[in-house]
Amino acid sequence: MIKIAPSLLSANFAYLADEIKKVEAAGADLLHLDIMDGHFVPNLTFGPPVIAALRKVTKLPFDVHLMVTNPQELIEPFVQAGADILTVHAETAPHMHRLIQTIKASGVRAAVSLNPATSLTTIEEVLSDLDMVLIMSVNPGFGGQQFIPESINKIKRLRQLIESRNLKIDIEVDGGINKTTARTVVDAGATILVAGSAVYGAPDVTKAIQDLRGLS
Ligand SMILES: O=C(CO)[C@@H](O)[C@H](O)COP(=O)(O)O
Ligand SMILES: [Co+2]
Repeated sequence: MIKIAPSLLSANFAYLADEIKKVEAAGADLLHLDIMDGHFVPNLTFGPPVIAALRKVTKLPFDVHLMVTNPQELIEPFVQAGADILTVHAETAPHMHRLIQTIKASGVRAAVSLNPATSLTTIEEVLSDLDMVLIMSVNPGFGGQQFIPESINKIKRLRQLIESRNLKIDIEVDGGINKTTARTVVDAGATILVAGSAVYGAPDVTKAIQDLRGLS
């Protein structure tokens, strides 16, 4: 079963608690939280105090996507704030093995994300330590961008690599996911779909989530 992770980046920030309850009631599986530092990506969002406050209003697992230059310094604060999955970017992690061990030792699931221009080879040596790989299908920093079609081939190659090693690792895809691109990435091997504008921009959020799952 494909999991859907609405991205709060496309929600109305004046009503965060309501916006989360809306997607929870509509059948979301995870809540995707985009953490941007204005340095690794040219945008700023929210930090651990906001996540800690939101933790109290929902039971949805928190899928925290760290788009920050120094992720190692933020692991503990985000774990304390209530993260369930912590994703760091390969481009920000010269000591990726140590970083993954730090995340897992803190009791949450560990994932690495790859920008569109970053090769799968950057994670080959640590693949068996990961719970999830996040393939960016846009350049990170903003919601509402167009899906980059070359991502499909990357997802296929990652799926083959995972199967060839007999691993159980989720492939999450993030950026430009809508009803149409959802089908192509699922066919390529994705198991978790992040969607911001396709969920929060839809008139009927329940239908939007079902559409992404391929149920309507
Ligand atoms: O990480 C990011 C953007 O950097 C994403 O999670 C976006 O929030 C996805 O938004 P849509 O492309 O689905 O509108
Ligand atoms: Co994201």
